Amino acid sequence: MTHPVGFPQGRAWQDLSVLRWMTAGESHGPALVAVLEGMVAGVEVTSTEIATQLERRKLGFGRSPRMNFEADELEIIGGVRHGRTQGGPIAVRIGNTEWPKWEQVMAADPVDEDVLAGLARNEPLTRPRPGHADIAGMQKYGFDEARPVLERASARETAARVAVGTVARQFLRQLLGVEIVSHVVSLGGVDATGETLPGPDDLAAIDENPVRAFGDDATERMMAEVDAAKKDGDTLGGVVEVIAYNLPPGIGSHVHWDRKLDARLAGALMSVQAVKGVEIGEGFANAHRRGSAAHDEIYPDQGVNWVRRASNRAGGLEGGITNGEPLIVRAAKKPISSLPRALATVDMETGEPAQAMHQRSDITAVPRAAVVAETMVALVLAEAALEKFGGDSLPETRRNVEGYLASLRERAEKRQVR
Ligand SMILES: Cc1cc2nc3c(=O)[nH]c(=O)nc-3n(C[C@H](O)[C@H](O)[C@H](O)COP(=O)(O)O)c2cc1C
Ligand SMILES: C=C(O[C@@H]1CC(C(=O)O)=C[C@@H](OP(=O)(O)O)[C@H]1O)C(=O)O
Repeated sequence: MTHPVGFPQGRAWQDLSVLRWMTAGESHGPALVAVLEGMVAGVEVTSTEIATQLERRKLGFGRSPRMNFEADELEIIGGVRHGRTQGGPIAVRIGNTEWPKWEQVMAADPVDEDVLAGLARNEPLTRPRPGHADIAGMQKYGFDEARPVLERASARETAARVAVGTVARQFLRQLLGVEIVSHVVSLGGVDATGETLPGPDDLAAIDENPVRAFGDDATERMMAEVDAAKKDGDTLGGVVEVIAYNLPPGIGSHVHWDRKLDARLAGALMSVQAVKGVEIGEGFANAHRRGSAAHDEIYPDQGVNWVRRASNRAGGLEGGITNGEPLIVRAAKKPISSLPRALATVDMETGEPAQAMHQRSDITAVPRAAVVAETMVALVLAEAALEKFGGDSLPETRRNVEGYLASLRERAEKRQVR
């Protein structure tokens, strides 16, 4: 469709982006790819850092057997030279070491029975799993089986997100000293008991904890729950929390719905496979409280913001803008929908009642999803920081940050003199 010149076309959310990113690739395909466009020049990032984050994404008790034998073969194919971003699109490829085993399956025509007869793993996938994208995708795209749907719906895709998210993370760290931490706060109905918020120095210990919980109190019980679910042929969901430290006040905006940082974080976290709820700060608990017990009272202080809070129930966001407190967001992940003890479904080939397909799956992917959630927070914050501070190179963006922080200081000092 053509429009006359100057025709006011609708602006999609992405049209506002100063930072754009996309992924492509299938779960059992040869590779995933991702492109990150709009990142400033001069951010230090190495393939070792990206590989480290990719390894973290595989952590956690209850993970799929696939995590043990499949390796992510990382290759940076554009945008980074001598360990620094160049200002151009950053492209990564994550090769799948299992590809040779899947090549025939992925190439086979699912309606060619002669071909299928020779392929152990490739009976047509016509028994959709309740909770996965299978049936909705088959209906929407006109497929007779779920293979093309599950290949793209699969959270294998999050490896590509984590790769480009590492660049966003490095940018935030090098620009503002931002550190992003995550932990599992609930798994299979077992809640973590710790009252203290984990800090950046706790991340290594969290990664070493089998379920990525902070503090050990609930770890054993969470693991026991995973074992019990495994024994029962069942799966588990849970809640993860992401905390971003050292954000200055003023990132995001109150002025329009698609500039609000809380809305953007919620959308980004919701895009993670199987995430069905997002909470900013104490969002749900606050709904049950009186205002006097829900908000964070403000006191004078000497810090960057010249104010401090007695509490952080808002999770560091007011009016869709960072307020200088740590940013705290939670994501609720439903249990894995590929159950060994398969649920009732309909065989889409015969129309008869059937049991949903199952070959293998994670029992729970909550610890892994926490690392993906960190990534989504990093990408959203990197974009919002770039919107606020602008610039084409890290030194230029840094100067803009310094100018802004100096203006905050000056305004506060004037008030003190008055
Ligand atoms: C890290 C991670 C691992 C996952 N592993 C599995 C899995 O092994 N089996 C499965 O059925 N779903 C798994 N999922 C969830 C599905 O990808 C997801 O439920 C599906 O794509 C449908 O999307 P929806 O749940 O967002 O509606 C995983 C999700 C994440 C974030
Ligand atoms: C491969 C990954 O996650 C996969 C995500 C996934 C799904 O349905 O989302 C299903 C499983 O794959 P498969 O069906 O081949 O056993 C997970 O292992 C990964 O995270 O790297």
